[in-house]
Parts: sequence; structure tokens; C-alpha cells
Amino acid sequence: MTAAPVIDIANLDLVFQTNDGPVQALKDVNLRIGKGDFVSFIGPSGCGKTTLLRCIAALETPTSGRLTVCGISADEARKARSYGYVFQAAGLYPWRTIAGNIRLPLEIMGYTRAEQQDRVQKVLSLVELEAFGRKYPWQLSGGMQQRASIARALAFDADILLMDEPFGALDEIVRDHLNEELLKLWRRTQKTIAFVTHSIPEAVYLSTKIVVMSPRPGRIAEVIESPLPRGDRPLSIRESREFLDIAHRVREGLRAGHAYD
Ligand SMILES: Nc1ncnc2c1ncn2[C@@H]1O[C@H](COP(=O)(O)OP(=O)(O)OP(=O)(O)O)[C@@H](O)[C@H]1O
Repeated sequence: MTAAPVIDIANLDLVFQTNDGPVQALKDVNLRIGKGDFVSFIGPSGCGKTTLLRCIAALETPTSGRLTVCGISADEARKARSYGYVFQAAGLYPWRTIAGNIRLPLEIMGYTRAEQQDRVQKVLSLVELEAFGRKYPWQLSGGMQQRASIARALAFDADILLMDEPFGALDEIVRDHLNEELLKLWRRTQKTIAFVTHSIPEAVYLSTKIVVMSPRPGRIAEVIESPLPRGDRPLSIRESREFLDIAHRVREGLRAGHAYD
């Protein structure tokens, strides 16, 4: 733990009641995330990664256990606008310009026109889309749209960024580039990031902490603290011994929890 915990999860269970009976999505999850950590959640489909992220964001209510964010409940943290959320699909409104999309949450929150303008410019430059504010989403590539959706999540300066497979639908080269950009942005803003991915290299490249999950019911199988430097991480680090060792540990952790059915 590099800093005081921002997200503190203890003995968390979540059971969905469905027509086919109860589904235990999360079982006995214990996790502490420090301020400024970059935490990746990796695990097979259905192991509860999204559900856990949604619990942190107060979009799901745990059946039991404790989850606090900066010492208050997830719901209170949501009301205090502690979260920015980035989804797998960029989810931009096609009838609004990029700037208009980024401005939307600020309009809803009642920021003044001048402050909206200010913040939109600032986050557009953070994701290097300064020149694209007046464009419409369809005029941008998939990677640029995803950057715009990150800018939207950053616009109200939430301390915690929750990202659910934001680059899953992009090709490898674009994904590499966005991984690098995201790391730079994380370093510059010092946000706490919780990031869901299916990609081992992506998890190892980005994270200070990798949470390996296993399914049925969704549990944390292993938490790996990354020995890679928090500072400069060029893409070439992926060929280093240390990187390959962590990737190996993640793969072993995934394999151990995998049921193959
Ligand atoms: N609203 C819901 N009602 C009932 N069951 C649900 C609901 N949401 C998720 N589940 C179930 O909870 C389990 C965990 O789902 P979740 O989407 O969190 O997994 P995941 O690890 O994010 O999967 P993927 O990698 O495929 O996105 C699954 O068995 C899923 O079917």
C-alpha cells in the first residue's frame, strides 16, 4: 500500500435474485485501493469485474459486507461526485459535438457557462483532442472517440476514474497508444484508477496493482503488487524480464481459477 486507502472493501458479497434463482456474483471480496493507485481487474467472463466496479460506483448494492470510499459510503461518494466512469463503448451522443458531449455532465451539474468552457478546453487538451471539440463523434476514429469519453469522465475532476474495458474494442496498435496516453494522464492528474480488462499485457503495463479474479462465485484469487516503476513505463518495458514475470504470475492465477466448462 503506497498511500492511505481510498477504496476499502471488506467481506463483500453480492447475490442477484433472478428468475432462475439466486446468482452469487461476488463472494467475500476484500480489497484496499490506495490514493493514486492504478488497479486492474482481470478474470474470465462472468467473474464479476463489472459488478465490482458498479458496486464501487454505487450502481449496485452489495448484499453484505462493507465498502467505503474515502471513509464514506459509495452512495455518498457518488453524490459527492467522486467518480468518473468510462465504459467499453464510448457512448457519445451523435447529435452533440465532442465539446457538447463533454459539457453535458457539467450542464447537468449546473456549472456556469464560463466554467464549462474552461473545463472542456482543459480536458480536451489532456486527451490531446484540442482541435476536435467542434467535430461530431462520427467524424472521429474509435480511439479518438474513446479518448473523448475519457475526457468527459475527467471533466468534473472526480478523484476516482472507473474504467470498464475502455479499449477492448480497439485494434492493438491503437490500444497500445491509448495505454501510453492513459499512463501519462494518470501520472499528470494523480487520479486513482480502477480498470477492467481481459488483456494480461494491458493489465501488467498499466497497473500498480493487479487483481486476478475467478468465477463461480466471483472472488479475488490473487492481488499482485507490481514492482514496475510508477514513473516512466515505455511500451518496450513489456519485453523486460520483470514484466514477463508478472504476466506469467497473472496467467498462472487465471489458470488456477479457471473451470474450463
Ligand atoms: N443485473 C444482473 N442480474 C442478474 N445477474 C447478473 C446481473 N449483472 C450481472 N449478473 C451476473 O453476475 C455475474 C458477474 O457478471 P459481470 O458482468 O460482473 O462479470 P464480468 O466479469 O464483468 O464479465 P465480462 O468479462 O463478460 O464483462 C454473471 O454471472 C452475470 O450473469
